[in-house]
Amino acid sequence: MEKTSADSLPLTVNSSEKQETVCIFGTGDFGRSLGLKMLQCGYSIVFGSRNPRMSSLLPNGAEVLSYSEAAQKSDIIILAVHREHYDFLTELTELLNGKILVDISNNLKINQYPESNAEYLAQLVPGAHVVKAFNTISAWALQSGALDASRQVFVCGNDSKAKQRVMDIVRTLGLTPLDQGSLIAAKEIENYPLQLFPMWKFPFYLSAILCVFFFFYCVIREVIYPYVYEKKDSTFRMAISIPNRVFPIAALTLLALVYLPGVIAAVLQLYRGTKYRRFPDWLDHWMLCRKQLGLIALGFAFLHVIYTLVIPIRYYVRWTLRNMTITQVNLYSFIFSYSLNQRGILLHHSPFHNYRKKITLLSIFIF
Ligand SMILES: NC(=O)C1=CN([C@@H]2O[C@H](COP(=O)(O)OP(=O)(O)OC[C@H]3O[C@@H](n4cnc5c(N)ncnc54)[C@H](OP(=O)(O)O)[C@@H]3O)[C@@H](O)[C@H]2O)C=CC1
Ligand SMILES: [Fe+3]
Repeated sequence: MEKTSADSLPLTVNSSEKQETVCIFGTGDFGRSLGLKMLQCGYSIVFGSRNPRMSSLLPNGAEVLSYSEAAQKSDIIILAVHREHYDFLTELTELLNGKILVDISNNLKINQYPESNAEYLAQLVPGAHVVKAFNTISAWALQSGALDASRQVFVCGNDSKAKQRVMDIVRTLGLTPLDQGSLIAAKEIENYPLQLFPMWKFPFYLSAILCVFFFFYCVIREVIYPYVYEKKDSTFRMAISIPNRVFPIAALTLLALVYLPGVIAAVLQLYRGTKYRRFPDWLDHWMLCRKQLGLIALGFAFLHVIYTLVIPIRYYVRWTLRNMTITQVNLYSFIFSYSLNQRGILLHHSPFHNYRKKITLLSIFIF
C-alpha cells in the first residue's frame, strides 16, 4: 500500500535500485521526523506502533504496523522510544534475533542510569546487534533541514558490520558519521546532548590561557618594568590599554589556529599519499572545533573594536590632550607677548594679557 508523493521522492538513491526497508519503532516526534527524512532520501519506511490505526501525521509513503509485524519487515530497526518504555521489547526477543537495533535515546540527567541506554537495550535483547546513533540530532533539525550546527552523528556498537550499515544510512541522510568505537562509548555519547557546548571546551580553555599569558606579558612590559626602572606608576593601563592590546593578539592567534589544522592535514595527506586514512585524534579534534575557535576570535575582535572606541573618551587621554593644548597655547602666547614686548608694548597693561587667558580656556573647552 505504498503511496508516492513529492515528499518521498528519493534524493540520493537511484530510483531504479530496490529501496532498502528500514523499520522505525515509535511514531513520536523523532520517529516521524526521521521517517520523513529517510523517505526523502530513498528508503522505504515501516513504522511500528502500539496503535497503528490511531497514528496520525505520519509522512506519506510510510507503512504503519504493530511492533511485531513491523519488526518482520526489516533487519534494521530504529528505536524512537524512550528508555523507560523498552520493556515491550522483551516480548519480541525472538523476532529481534540477529537484527540491528539502533538506539537513539537520550536521558534527562548526566549518568542518570548505571549503564547506558544502549547497553541496557543490549541486555534486554541479547540476540540483537545494538548500535548507538542519532541521539545528538534533534527532531527539529531533521525537519527544518537546519543541520549545519549538528551534522555530526556519533556512532558506536560492538558489531562492525551493523555499525557500518548504520553509518551508511547516516551518510545517505547527508550527515557525518563519527565512529566512536564499541558500545562502551554509548555512555559518553548519551551525555553529549546534556553537556553545555561540548565542542567549546577546548577553544574556551585555549583562549583563556592565551589571554592570561599575553595579559601578564604586557603587565610585565608596561607596568612592572617602568615601575622598577623609572618608579612610574602605570597600573591604570591594566584597565583598558593592556586588554585592548591582548584582544587583537588573542583574536589573530585564534584565527591562525583556525587555518593551521587544515594545512597540517593537507601536509599529512601528501606525506601519506592518501586521503582515506584517519587523522590522529588530536588533529581530528582540532579540526572539529575550528568553527568555535573562529567565533571566539570574532568575539575578541569585537571587544577590540569597543575598547578602541572607548579609549578617546577616557579621562587619562583627555587629560593628556588638554595638557598638550595648554602647553601649546601658553607657548604661542608667550612668543606673541614676547614679540609685542620687544616692540615696546607694556605687556601687563595691554589687553593681550586677558585675551591670552581666554584663548587658553576656549582651547580647554574645545578639547
Ligand atoms: N525529540 C527529539 O528531538 C529527540 C529525541 N531523541 C530520543 O528519541 C526517542 C523518542 O523521542 P520522541 O519522539 O521525542 O518522544 P515521543 O514521546 O514523542 O514519542 C515516543 C514514542 O514512543 C512510543 N512508545 C512505545 N511504548 C510507549 C509507552 N509505553 N508509552 C509511551 N510511548 C511509548 C510511542 O509511539 P506509538 O504511540 O506509535 O507506540 C511514542 O510516540 C527518545 O528516546 C528520545 O530521547 C533523541 C534525539 C532527539
Ligand atoms: Fe587594531
